[in-house]
Amino acid sequence: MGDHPISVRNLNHWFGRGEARKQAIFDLSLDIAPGSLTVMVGPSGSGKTTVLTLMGCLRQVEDGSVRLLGQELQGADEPMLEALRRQLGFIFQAHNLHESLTARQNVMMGLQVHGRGDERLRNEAIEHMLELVGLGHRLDYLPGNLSGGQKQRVAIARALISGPKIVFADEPTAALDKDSGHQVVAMLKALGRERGTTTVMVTHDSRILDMADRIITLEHGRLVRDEGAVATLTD
Ligand SMILES: Nc1ncnc2c1ncn2[C@@H]1O[C@H](COP(=O)(O)OP(=O)(O)OP(=O)(O)O)[C@@H](O)[C@H]1O
Repeated sequence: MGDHPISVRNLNHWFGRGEARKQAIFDLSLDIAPGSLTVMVGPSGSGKTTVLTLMGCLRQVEDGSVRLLGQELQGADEPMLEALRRQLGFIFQAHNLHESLTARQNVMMGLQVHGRGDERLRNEAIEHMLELVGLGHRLDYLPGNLSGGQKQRVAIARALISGPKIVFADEPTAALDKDSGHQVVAMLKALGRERGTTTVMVTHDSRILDMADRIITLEHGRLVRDEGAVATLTD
């Protein structure tokens, strides 16, 4: 059971100081199976984004344990967190594409951050990734000439181009219609299966739940439901 890409134990998190200090996450423990698509749901303010950012090294783990790819995040120093972040992909609701760069160039940004590879291989990899997300015919389009679903698929290609072991997605389908939302999640799932990537996704979008391997429900910072978990907690 030691090979879970994400293992959380007794995680607590607070925001604010003094009088304003408020607990947002209460004693959360869970293991995420490799290659799975886990969806986190729950009312607004229930702590979904907080958990995602804690697991994704975007927020400091202060109390409890988060082991990500075998590394403990609590007490980890910045170089260690940075090395871990390089193995992760992030997809957010606002796709954050550069409007002045083409689809191809935007995906390249996902590689340049990690600064690897020779140029020809890099271009081939980018084209292949854009083909995989169904945009092989839009390589040189600017975001302004792409639909919402197509832009989000460019963002997915950018998040996946570096071959991340884990993808964290926060409301990736919020701006999309039902079909595009379905397509985007199906694509994430298929790519996960193809590459063994583990995906954790926060969503309000009930239309995509049927594609999840596991659905975790948070309420008031607590895990209240866990459907489809394949692994049981150890220790
Ligand atoms: N930076 C912050 N400073 C203070 N409180 C925060 C901060 N971020 C989140 N919170 C609080 O923590 C709790 C959980 O917020 P979080 O954003 O994780 O919920 P969520 O389930 O993702 O909500 P939503 O679905 O609306 O995005 C809320 O009470 C929120 O007000």
